Amino acid sequence: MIEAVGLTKRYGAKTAVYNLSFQVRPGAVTGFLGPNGSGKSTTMRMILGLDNPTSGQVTIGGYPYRKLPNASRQVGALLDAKAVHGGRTARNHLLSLAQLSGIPARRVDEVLGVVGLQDVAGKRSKGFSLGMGQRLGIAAALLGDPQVLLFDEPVNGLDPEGILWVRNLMKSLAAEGRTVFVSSHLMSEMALTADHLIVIGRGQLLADMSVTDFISANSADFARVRTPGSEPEQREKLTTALTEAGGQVLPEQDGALRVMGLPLPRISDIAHETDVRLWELSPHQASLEEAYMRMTQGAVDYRSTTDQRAGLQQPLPPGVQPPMPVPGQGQPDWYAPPPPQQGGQPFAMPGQMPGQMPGQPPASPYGAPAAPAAPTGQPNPYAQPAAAPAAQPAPTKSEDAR
Ligand SMILES: Nc1ncnc2c1ncn2[C@@H]1O[C@H](COP(=O)(O)OP(=O)(O)OP(=O)(O)O)[C@@H](O)[C@H]1O
Repeated sequence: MIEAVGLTKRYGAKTAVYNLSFQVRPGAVTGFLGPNGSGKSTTMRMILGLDNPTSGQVTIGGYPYRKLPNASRQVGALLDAKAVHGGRTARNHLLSLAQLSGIPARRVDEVLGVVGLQDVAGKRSKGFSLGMGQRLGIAAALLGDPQVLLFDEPVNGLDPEGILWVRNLMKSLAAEGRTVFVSSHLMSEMALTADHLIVIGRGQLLADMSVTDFISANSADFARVRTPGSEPEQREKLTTALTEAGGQVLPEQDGALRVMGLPLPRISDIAHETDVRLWELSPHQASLEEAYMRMTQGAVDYRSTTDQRAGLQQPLPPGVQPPMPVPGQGQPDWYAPPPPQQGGQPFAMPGQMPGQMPGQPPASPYGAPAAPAAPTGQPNPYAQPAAAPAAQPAPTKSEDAR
């Protein structure tokens, strides 16, 4: 098990990770999510002893990485697939890692087979594609047959077959009882791979829960309702009736209606009472991507100032929320779904708000997570940034600690 307690990392005036506490348990794939620059790689480097926490600690099986007996046989990691001596062949790269860790040479051919690189084992890795490099990095992580595995963006650059292979590999490693901690920006992939999620934003914990709970806690169930396209007055009549009954009705891009706050049988009854024919009445739940976008929208550091679709859209009437993409229909949008109910807490966790640590005040639902109360001796990094001293040089992402 990996356990972080009050983990904080500052680079000069920049706080990359703040007061992070979580556990990554064996027997499950735990996804590690967060927007760009939220502190995922920094956290992973601290887990692997490549960076020292400013305060707090992180342990693997109860030990800080650097104090683990025979660490490379217990923990495997893919942090940066490019951290390879390009002049070496794939086999020699793995052989040198194996020798450093006292791993028998036959294990090298085993892992080359596992990752499907046996046919190019004698080729220099500098000629490898991005996907081949990822596979070589995964082979290195598996070399010591470790119980704890960390993967930073393992499917980066892989083709669909490679992505499927990584998904099945992660699941089978977890099914063997190993601890598998994997970061990714591919939500659809994470939804299929991970059992549990740890979500951070601006270095702070936003969520620590199962994928299923995360989606239901951060998404509003809704119904899609479609009336005959040739009868817009029917659509208007139904919109009015549903709104009067307490529903929230939003137009969808394809002419259907998105109805929140009313159960399907009630919508059907209202349509019947108002004499409106329905061509569609279907239940929907937001995808992991939608749930994630909603949760992290206040914690995104980097966002384009240009809406690529500006000018292509009709301006919406005042007070009307933009329509949501429906899973499987059209391109997903960058914006998050509207709150399920006016004044509601759209992504509230049971008894706790995102970014709200136990005992701390709740965060605004759509703002950045509230800065946590500063513990004694640990100033709140988001309150008043001090004058910036010179930043330390960036540590290279590498597997040197292996
Ligand atoms: N050595 C460093 N010196 C100064 N700032 C750093 C250093 N390493 C990371 N940071 C900053 O810390 C923050 C967290 O970075 P980190 O790479 O951990 O984020 P991330 O979640 O892995 O991002 P991404 O998803 O883009 O890979 C960023 O603002 C980054 O610029």
